[in-house]
Amino acid sequence: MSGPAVGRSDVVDADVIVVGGGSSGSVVASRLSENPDCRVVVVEAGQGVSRVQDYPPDIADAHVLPVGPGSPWTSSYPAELAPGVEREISRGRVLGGSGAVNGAYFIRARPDDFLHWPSRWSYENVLPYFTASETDHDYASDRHGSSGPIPVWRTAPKEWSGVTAAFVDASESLGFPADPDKNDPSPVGGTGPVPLNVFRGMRMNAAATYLIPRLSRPNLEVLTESTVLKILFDGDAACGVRILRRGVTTDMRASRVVLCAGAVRTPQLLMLSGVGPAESLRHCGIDVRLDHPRVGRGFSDHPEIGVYYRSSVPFRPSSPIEVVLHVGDLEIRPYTASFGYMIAGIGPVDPMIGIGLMRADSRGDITLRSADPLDSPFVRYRYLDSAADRAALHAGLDVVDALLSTAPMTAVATKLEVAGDRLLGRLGTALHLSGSCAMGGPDAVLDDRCRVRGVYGLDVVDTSSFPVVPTRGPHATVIMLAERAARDIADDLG
Ligand SMILES: Cc1cc2nc3c(=O)[nH]c(=O)nc-3n(C[C@H](O)[C@H](O)[C@H](O)COP(=O)(O)OP(=O)(O)OC[C@H]3O[C@@H](n4cnc5c(N)ncnc54)[C@H](O)[C@@H]3O)c2cc1C
Repeated sequence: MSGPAVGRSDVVDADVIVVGGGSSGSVVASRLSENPDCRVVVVEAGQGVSRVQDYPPDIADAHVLPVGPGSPWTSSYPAELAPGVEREISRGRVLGGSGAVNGAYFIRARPDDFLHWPSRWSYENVLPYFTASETDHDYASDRHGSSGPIPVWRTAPKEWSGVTAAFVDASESLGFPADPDKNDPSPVGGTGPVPLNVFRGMRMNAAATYLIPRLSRPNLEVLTESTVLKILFDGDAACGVRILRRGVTTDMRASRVVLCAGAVRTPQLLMLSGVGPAESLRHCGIDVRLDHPRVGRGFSDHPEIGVYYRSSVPFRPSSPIEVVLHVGDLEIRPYTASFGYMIAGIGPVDPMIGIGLMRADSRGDITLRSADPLDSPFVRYRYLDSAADRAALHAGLDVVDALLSTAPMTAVATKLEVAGDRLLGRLGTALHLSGSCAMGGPDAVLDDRCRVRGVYGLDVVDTSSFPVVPTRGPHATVIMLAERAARDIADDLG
């Protein structure tokens, strides 16, 4: 990829500026620019392409995760998962965002997830936006999409990797039910194939499906390799953004600014622009425009514990996850290959079964380390603080031990013991960070239409906006959110 590849002209002003051309930004820009009278500019920090076929192989190939050290398609942030457990966490920094580098698991949130959302986001109300986003090639019903931009497939049993087939047999032998349609709203649980946004081995990210095919619209502009430094205000209304492009700082004007920079950068941008917890902004020398104590505070994610094993079954290119088992609040993930096989540059690593806690008590914070917009904020998760979370993950370890002790699994895998604490030594994160500028609740940052309370013309439409992380991976749900929020913004614009 070369860049700035996608912009047709130099910097222009707009009706709407969309900050970030990732999963949600691609949907918002595509939907808003359906109105030819609405000039939409997307500002994306990463590189881009103007034709889907120009994505380089590591972005296109759904069998690899292009997030290794030195990846040109990601940003990484310093994070503390738990006291003493420090990690760098990655997010996509490319047209398509994190959805361009992710595991391509595309499961909707469950109906009871929406009990934590404002009432206008009930499951019945959001179902039409889920279906509008997808074309499901396995299921046809009024609950599955048949003409949406994102193709959804499940890996057929005859194509399963060796570990997937053994895992399915193992879970059946332990009495877990089959769960063939993970997007069925009835509360089943059990083992079943994962809906994947993959077409012929290609990861179909939101830029590839929603945005790039619309680039010929004269009212749609995409500026790549252009970083938004702050939001500009006229009184209490957002009126544009300051961007850094080709080494030059420029101000762009618009009557509406929609933040889709992801759950780490969106709260950072608000704070850099003076909207956030007053005391911590002053600590960084930032003038306070609006004291919003919840900006960056109280996010949620899915802690993940890895159980490693040795296997003589050879890896072959496959989606990172083909099936999962849901047991209560746990998601058991038999990854089809070791991360060392899927991620370039991290060296040999044993394969693992992941245990995701999909409804955790832990809540984290994102805080500025300085007023420099190019400096990464700090992400503190507070995983394992809660006794209930620790107990749930221990129960998950027992489930995986039982699975690994079955005949189908012992035939392909030998469990490796980890010295020290059973949880801390294996702790990771699913990278599903959500709710860092949430809607819902009286002190929420956003109203129930994703508008930042206390100012005008400023929206947050990305996983930051979720009241809490859903009990499934967030990708399908953030596409749904963007579908609906784009309609709300279009209605506001009149
Ligand atoms: C490695 C990995 C694997 C994952 N696997 C899965 C999975 O299999 N299934 C699942 O459901 N979820 C998965 N997720 C999570 C899911 O992909 C994300 O939650 C989702 O894509 C987030 O969408 P978003 O629109 O909120 O942000 P993003 O898609 O991250 O988009 C944000 C965009 O904003 C741009 N940006 C940021 N700051 C600026 C700025 N200042 N100026 C201009 N542009 C900016 C970024 O470059 C990026 O393109 C994974 C995430 C990662 C990182």
